[in-house]
Formats: sequence, structure tokens, C-alpha cells
Amino acid sequence: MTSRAAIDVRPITEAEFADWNRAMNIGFLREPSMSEEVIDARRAQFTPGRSVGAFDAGRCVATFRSFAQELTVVGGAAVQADAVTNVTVSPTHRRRGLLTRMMTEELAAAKGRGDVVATLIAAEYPIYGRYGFGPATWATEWTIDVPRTGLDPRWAGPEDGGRVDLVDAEDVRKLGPELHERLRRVRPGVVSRDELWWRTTTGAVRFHATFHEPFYVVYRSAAGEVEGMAAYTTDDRWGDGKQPLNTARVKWLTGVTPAAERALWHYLCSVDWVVRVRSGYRAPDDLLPLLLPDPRAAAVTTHADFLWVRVLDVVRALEARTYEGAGSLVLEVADADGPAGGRYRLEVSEDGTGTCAPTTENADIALDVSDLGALYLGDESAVRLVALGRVREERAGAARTADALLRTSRRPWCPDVF
Ligand SMILES: CC(=O)SCCNC(=O)CCNC(=O)[C@H](O)C(C)(C)COP(=O)(O)OP(=O)(O)OC[C@H]1O[C@@H](n2cnc3c(N)ncnc32)[C@H](O)[C@@H]1OP(=O)(O)O
Repeated sequence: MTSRAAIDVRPITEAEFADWNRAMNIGFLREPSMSEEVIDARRAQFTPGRSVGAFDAGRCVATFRSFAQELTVVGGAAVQADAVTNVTVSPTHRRRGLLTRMMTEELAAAKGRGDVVATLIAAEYPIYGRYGFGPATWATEWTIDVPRTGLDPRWAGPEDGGRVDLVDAEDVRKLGPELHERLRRVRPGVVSRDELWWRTTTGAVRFHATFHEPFYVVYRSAAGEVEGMAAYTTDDRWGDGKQPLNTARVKWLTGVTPAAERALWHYLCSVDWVVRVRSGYRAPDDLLPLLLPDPRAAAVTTHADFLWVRVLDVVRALEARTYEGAGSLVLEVADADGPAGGRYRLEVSEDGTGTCAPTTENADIALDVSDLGALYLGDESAVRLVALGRVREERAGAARTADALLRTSRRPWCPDVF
């Protein structure tokens, strides 16, 4: 048996790609083998140097991949993010520090590249806090009991002069990217989607053996502008007495105006045979329940942390976003072996823009970099973290000041699993 220390952690070559994918499938409890077609499709994601594997006796036993992403922050600017994904360690090699080795090297490389933050969607809550990540957005999924909504069962399209049309995958690839760019400019937490995202989501490129083509709908305003789009699938269930019991599952739904959101949700609740709509992961403060005459018809099915953020560069991160009010705050950031530790003064002017610089002044609050990640997009409350003993107030009332600056009136939302 190879000694533990001999396990080689390094970027993979293209020739090792199939073995690497097999290891990833094993880690994610999926069938290990893949068709040549699926492996070839996945090659589109291969960027030399950014797919890492751990090798024991020549066999891949751990996987890790990162890619360049843009994350929208408060105020609408985008910061360069190091998106971490495809993280697995085979069950035979767990808890020997392989993830720690891969993550430590990755975060140092990301900092070296000049990335402002690292991002990921955590499979399980306890994994990533130790590496300085904090849950920065949360997601809520609702299940709508359609007959209970109180919506008019005779609904025949939007009342606002707009229209909802079924479209094809090709239309989605044509119209979707611009719509997503509009969302990106206004919604903190949204991440960039490249062309491959649109091709995989519409089945033009298939990373898995099975792909169920969804239905696609577009909402256009009375002026003819595309303001919303959704993809959904349905099952085929009938009860006794020929009663339709179908569920529509939303894969994704983008609305850049409240009218678009209203029209798309009402449309989904109007499809004949559909008695239940699962919303997919929405922002916890999504308009959805309140768009229904009876909001209780939308029951929360899932509520959980979603996008985790790891601040790599405090100065650039805090200067990239805007703030809800003017003021100043000195933060003492602890980052044991990471790049973000230090004391920083944030000064926010009347127009909501901030400047940030290292300082030797007394700190107002002291916190771990993972909690800075949780606060960064405006979702978490410093007052709440003080109550939990995670943020220390060095000056009375400083956590309230932090919240007045950092928190936002609408919650951030990351619509994508990556
Ligand atoms: C962004 C993404 O891709 S999310 C997907 C993550 N992958 C998965 O969940 C697939 C199944 N799980 C796995 O592949 C592995 O268990 C991993 C990747 C989560 C962890 O890999 P390992 O190599 O075992 O982690 P490593 O040995 O470096 O552990 C470091 C520390 O984290 C802890 N830890 C690791 N995974 C977990 C977990 N799932 N839950 C709780 N603690 C964990 C370890 O106990 C260890 O703690 P210690 O330093 O106090 O001893």
C-alpha cells in the first residue's frame, strides 16, 4: 500500500480526464462509468491547471476544480471570483487531509491571480467554514398548492398587456444571456453564466446520460420587451377517478420586473392538470408567496444556506460594493493561514460608496473571515453574530453600525448551482 504522504496532489493532464471524472462520479455517489460522449461533453469544462486530482498508485482518488466567475455584489458591480466545484474525495481516502491540501493550494493560487473572493455551493454545511467560507446567500423552495392559491382558474394570460409564450431551446440560448445580464446588474449574489451554461441547461451539451427536456416560457411586456423566462418540467400523475395530480418543477425562473415574476408564477399555476408547483431555489424574500391571493398556498419545502463566499482581498471586496448609509467601521479580521487577516477601516460616504484601507486604529468589531463572508452580500446580521459569540464588539453599538452599513433591504440571491 502506498504511504499516505505519497499521495500526489496536482493539476491533471487531459489524458487523465476520464479517470478524474470516474473519481468524481464515485465521490458524488453516481455510476462510476460514463459513455465516451459524456466524457467528451465534459471536456468543454477542462481548463489546464484548474482541474486538480489526487493520485494514489496512479489512480485518481480526489477531484477539485475551479473556474473564473463574476459575482454581483451590493450596488450591482461584479467582482472576480474563484468558483470552486467538483470537490470529491473517494470514500477510501477520506479524512486524511486531501480536501485541505487541495483547498489550501487553490486559495493561495486564487489570491495570486488577483481574485477578490472564492465562491462555492456547499454539499454539506460543516465542510467549508474552516477554510474561511461563510454562507452569504440563502435559498428557499416553496411548494404551491395550486387549488388553494385563490388565483382565478379562468386565468388566460397576463392582465398587464404583456404575453407569455412557449419557446424552444434555441430561443432560450438566444434570449437568455441578455436577460441574465440584466438580472446580474441588479441582484447581489447572482453569478455569471457562460455560453456553456446555456448549452448544458438546454441539453445542447449533456454532462449526464439522461436529459429531460423542460418546457420553456418567455414573458414579454406590453412594449414587447423580454423581461422574464422560465424552464420547468412536469410529471405525469393521475389519482383515482381520473384526477390529475401533476407537479410542475421549476428548473429556473428569471424575472427582471415584478410584472414578469407575477406573470410567470401565475402562468405556472394555470397549466391544466398541474395541481402543485415546486418553485426551485428562490431568495428567501422572493415575491412569490405574496403574488398569490392566499400566500399560505405556498409552503416552504426547503430553507438552507446556498452560496458560500470566502473573502480573499478585504480592501477590494469592501470597495466593490455599496452601502446603505454613511459612516465608518474598523474591522479586525482573523484569517489564520489565509490572505485576508488584518485590521481595516471602512469609510462610507453619503453616496453609499466606500473606501477601505489597512489601519492601526482601534477595532470596532472583530470577526473571523468566514463571518465577513456571511456579512458581505448584506444577508447576515452582525448583531445576530454578536449574540452567537462569533463577532466581538470592541465598541458598544458597533454591530448595529455594521448592520446599518452592510445590510440590504432585499436579500441577495444566487440562482445557480455550480
Ligand atoms: C463545492 C463542492 O463541490 S461541494 C461537494 C463536496 N463533496 C462531497 O460532499 C462529496 C462527498 N464527500 C467527500 O468527497 C469528502 O468527504 C469531502 C470532500 C467533503 C471531505 O474530504 P476529506 O479529504 O475527507 O477532508 P479533510 O480530510 O481534508 O478534512 C478536513 C477537516 O474537515 C472535516 N470534514 C471534512 N468533510 C466533512 C463533512 N462532510 N462534515 C463534517 N466535517 C468534515 C474533517 O473532519 C477534518 O476536520 P479536522 O481538521 O477537524 O480533522
